[in-house]
Parts: sequence; structure tokens; C-alpha cells
Amino acid sequence: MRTDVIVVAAGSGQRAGDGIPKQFRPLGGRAVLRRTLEAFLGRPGIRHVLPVIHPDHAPWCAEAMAGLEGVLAPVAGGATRQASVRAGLEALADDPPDLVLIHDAARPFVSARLVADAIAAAERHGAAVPALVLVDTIKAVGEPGFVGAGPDRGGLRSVQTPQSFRYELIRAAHRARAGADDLTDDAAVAEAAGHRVATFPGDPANTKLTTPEDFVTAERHVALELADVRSATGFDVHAFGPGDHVVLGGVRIPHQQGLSGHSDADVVLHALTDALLGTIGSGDIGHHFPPSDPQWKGASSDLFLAHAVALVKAAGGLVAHLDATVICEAPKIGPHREAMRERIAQIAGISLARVSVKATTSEKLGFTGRREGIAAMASATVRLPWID
Ligand SMILES: Nc1ccn([C@@H]2O[C@H](COP(=O)(O)OP(=O)(O)OP(=O)(O)O)[C@@H](O)[C@H]2O)c(=O)n1
Ligand SMILES: C[C@](O)(CO)[C@H](O)COP(=O)(O)O
Repeated sequence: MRTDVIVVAAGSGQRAGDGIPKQFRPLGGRAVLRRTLEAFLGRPGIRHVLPVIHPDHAPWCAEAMAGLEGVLAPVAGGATRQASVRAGLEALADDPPDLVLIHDAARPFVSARLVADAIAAAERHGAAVPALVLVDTIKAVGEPGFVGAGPDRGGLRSVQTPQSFRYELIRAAHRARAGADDLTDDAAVAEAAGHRVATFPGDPANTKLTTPEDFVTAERHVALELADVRSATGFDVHAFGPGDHVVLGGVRIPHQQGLSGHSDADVVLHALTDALLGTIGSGDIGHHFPPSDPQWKGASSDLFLAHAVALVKAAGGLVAHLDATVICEAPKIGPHREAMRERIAQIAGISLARVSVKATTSEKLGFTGRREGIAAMASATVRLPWID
């Protein structure tokens, strides 16, 4: 069955405070909205993921979604959650799914199990919500500051999202309720239209970030999350040609020859760029900057490394370490090593301690030994969000 997901993100996050609406705030280095969208992307059975946002939030949304593939263009929400969901449902009407999951952007910890259960429950019942038994005793509050009689908690549940429905059922229910935007979840909209709503087990970890305290707890949670540490290698060679200097690791080094190449022939930055691209499976430097393209003629290789770093960041990653080995008989690398480390750290936006530059000769063997050119090997280590 074709299943689409609507992620409602058009709220202003008043209760969470902090200026920027909570769904665009970083959590462990990644925007809450990005985390929520990623939790659905690529899950079995999911066709499209549609964010619903406030039009004024478009720049924050674009930043949060940078580089994410498989997400539909955001649509404008309304003044209430109910109006935002309705806008999302209408936006799917031209190519309607069979099932739709409706989820709060403010719940970034939705698990693969919840997504699978939501789909199965909608297939079976037409309308379903994840529900949790209450662990606290519930009291009505009559006179402010004093408890009144409480309901029997045995018959109560707290419900979460994703709430799942047959698309036509929930769209008709939302249309019928348009204009009376007073309901806080979609189960209530379905019930108001006369439908029975089933429950499936919720997940205590699937909390809705609502208050500043929720963000403190969530930061603790993400600090423990499994990181995906990936490393990859790069290698590059350029031949000596006419000239009076070489550029290595972004540093100009006087030499009686230059290095020939389409760009500035900086083998060190090229090898590091390839290593970084390798960590995210994003091809190689020639794929991103084809030598056939005249715009890269004589280009500074800083650009290539900075682009690879930007791609790693767009994938939600952090560069943990860059390591390069230069292989040549001359020039001597030692006197320039620190300058190269500093320049590489500056381009990559990381601290000096995360960059290493080494050098070796090849004992006069091979093309580097014959002083025909310079080679560089590199490795990059990045920390990426865990994606199963
Ligand atoms: N007009 C609205 C209001 C809320 N939401 C979304 O509905 C979800 C649940 O709402 P809530 O947690 O109440 O978010 P806010 O309305 O932003 O929070 P607050 O009430 O504190 O302002 C959030 O992902 C929120 O962005 C929405 O899409 N459109
Ligand atoms: C949809 C919801 O998250 C289910 O628990 C909840 O009803 C949203 O409520 P809010 O009033 O928008 O915070």
C-alpha cells in the first residue's frame, strides 16, 4: 500500500521558548525537524515524506533540510495543528496515498518499530494511534493548588504520533471539521466523524519536545546515541612541470619545479577531499569537479576540500580527523608541516589537533624516487548519525 507521511512543523514552539521555533533548534548538532524527517526516510513502505511549515520559517526549514533526499517540498500550514494537518492532507490529494501517517515534527525519537506498527494498524483498522498506559495517578484540580477527584487511570491512555489512517477516511474527516479547529490530535478528528480508532503500543522514548526541560533531557539522550564512525582513504599524484613553487596542503612552497594539473595540483588537498567524499559514499573529486570543466582551471584546491566538508555536514556529520602523508624526495616537507596543518584545519573548520601531516621519501624508488612527481595518501574519519 502506498504510504505517505505528513510531518507537522508549522507551530511556533511558545512553550519551549528560545527564540527559534523548537523544530528548527539543533539537538546533538542536527535540527529537530531533520531528525524527525530522517526517522521516516527509507523506512519500508514509506513513499513520500511531506513537511508542513509556517511560510515565515522557510529559511530555517531550508537549512534543516539541506541535502536531505526524498522529502517533498514543504507546504504552508495553518494557525492550529488541525489546520496544518488539513493543509498537508490537501497537498497530497493530486497523487493520493492509500495510507497516511501524521506525525509531530516535535517528536524526533520515533522508532522503526513505531513506524511499522503504525502502517500495519492503519491497514487493519483504518485509523490507529500509539498509546501508552499511564504510570502516574491522575487528579482533577478544582480549587487552584488543591486536588479534586481523579479519574480511574486504568481506562486512560496518553496518545502519541505517528497516528495512522486510510487517507480518504482522514481527509474526509478533516474536511468535515474545517472551521472548528479545536482538536489537538487526528484521532479526535476521526472520532468526531464517527470512526472507531484503534490503539497500538506507543513508545515512552517517543516524547514530544514541548518545554525547555524537554530539550535538556533530549540532549542527554542524544549524547548517548550510537554514532556511526566512518573512515575512508584518498590518493593522488601530480607530475612535476615547469614552475618555481608547488602548493601542498594549501601552502605555497618555493621549489625549482611546479606541479602540473588542471587546478593548482595540490595533491594533499585532493587526497583529503577524496577521503572525505569516501566517508559519505559521494564519489570522488573528479565527479564533483570534472577536469574537463574550464571553471576549475587553475582553481585553488581549498574549494574542493571545503565542498567535501560541506557535504559531510549536510549529511549530519562532523569531521573528526584528517591525516595526510606526502611522498616525495623534494621539497622537504618538515619546515612547512605546521603551516599545512593550520591551513587544512582552517579550510575544514576543525581544530589543529584533528589534523596530521606526515611525509616520506620512497627511497629513490619509483616515480617519486626519480623526482618525476609528488604523491599523497590521506585518510578521513567522520562521525555521522547512525542510519540503519
Ligand atoms: N499551527 C500549528 C501548530 C502546531 N503544529 C505542529 O504540531 C506539533 C505539535 O504541536 P506542539 O508541540 O503544541 O507545538 P507548538 O504549537 O509549536 O508549541 P507551543 O504550543 O508551545 O507553541 C508540532 O510539531 C508543531 O510544529 C503545526 O504544524 N501547526
Ligand atoms: C498530537 C499530539 O502530539 C498527541 O499527543 C498532541 O495532541 C499535540 O498536542 P499540542 O496541544 O499540539 O501540544
